[in-house]
Amino acid sequence: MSASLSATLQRRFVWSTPLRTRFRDLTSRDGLLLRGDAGWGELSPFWEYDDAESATWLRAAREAADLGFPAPVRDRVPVNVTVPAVDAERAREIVLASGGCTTAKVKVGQRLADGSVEPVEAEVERVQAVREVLDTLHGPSVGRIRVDVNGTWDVDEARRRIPRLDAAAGGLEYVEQPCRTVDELAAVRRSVDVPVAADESVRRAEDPLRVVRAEAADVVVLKVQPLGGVRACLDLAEQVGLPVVVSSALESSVGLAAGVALAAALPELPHACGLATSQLLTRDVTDDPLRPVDGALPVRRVAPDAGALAAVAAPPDLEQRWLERHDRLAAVLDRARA
Ligand SMILES: O=C(O)CCC(=O)c1ccccc1C(=O)O
Ligand SMILES: [Mg+2]
Repeated sequence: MSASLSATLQRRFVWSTPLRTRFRDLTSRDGLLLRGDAGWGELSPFWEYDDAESATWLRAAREAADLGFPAPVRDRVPVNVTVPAVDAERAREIVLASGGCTTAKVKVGQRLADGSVEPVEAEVERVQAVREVLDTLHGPSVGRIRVDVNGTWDVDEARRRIPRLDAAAGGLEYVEQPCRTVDELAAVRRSVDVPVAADESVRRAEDPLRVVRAEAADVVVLKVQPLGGVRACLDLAEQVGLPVVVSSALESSVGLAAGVALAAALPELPHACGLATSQLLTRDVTDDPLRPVDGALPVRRVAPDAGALAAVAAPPDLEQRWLERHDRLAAVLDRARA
């Protein structure tokens, strides 16, 4: 290990790694790991998020590093395989290599390079391919399929596409964030048979409970970093009173472990969680990443290891940007406390 790597390892480390396949608009992922008395935490808000929004992510990192996590009530967390907006052949490979996941989350609503939305036929093909592989692996109708639209469709588009995808899936478990706004989600929910899950309408909302009051969702997706930590999410889950799915923000295994801790501490966990995303990274920050076995992740903390870190160390300019961003976010939290 180099002298500077061993020095940074004491408190902060910046990592960066390409993604295996493009995910939404991302081709690589990077973040800062923080070490405290209780272990390692991860700070990895997307770069387009401003400091006010990203400061909440630092709260989550500090909880993991300084406080640790509440006691678990289960020792494994069933997870979905995440299928990006890829062609049918690639979708098959991803589900085959998923580590026994019986639930798949398929990305749809992909915006193409020219700004148009991927045609429904391509989405149907991807979903059908996933159904075929799940049936082959686990038996007919055992596997579950959910789709995630990331808010791309308008209400009419959602009404047209959801029944087609529902048929292709042999029944969808739910459709995640079909449209952007809470009112649109409520309108879609009133007019389709498939349950609706809210993601961006919770994690990027001024008021995450509005979606509940508007009866706009059947399921709520919770992400630890954007919602400010495991304890904040447990409180929110209690107030929401709907089934909760814990999902990742495409973190390294250090960040994923916080999601696993939340999923492990929830009193009820009726659906598989979206935490099997280490697969999407070319390399993780540990040689023992959180990967599903028999469709579930083990409940444990994760520390980075030196060998893996050497391979994902960010270039100096990116490292500097993260250290400065961290210090600005720390100042935001300090001001909020003052
Ligand atoms: O839930 C999953 O299966 C993976 C996580 C995921 O889809 C995701 C990852 C990063 C940013 C946004 C999202 C999303 O759920 O929209
Ligand atoms: Mg989502």
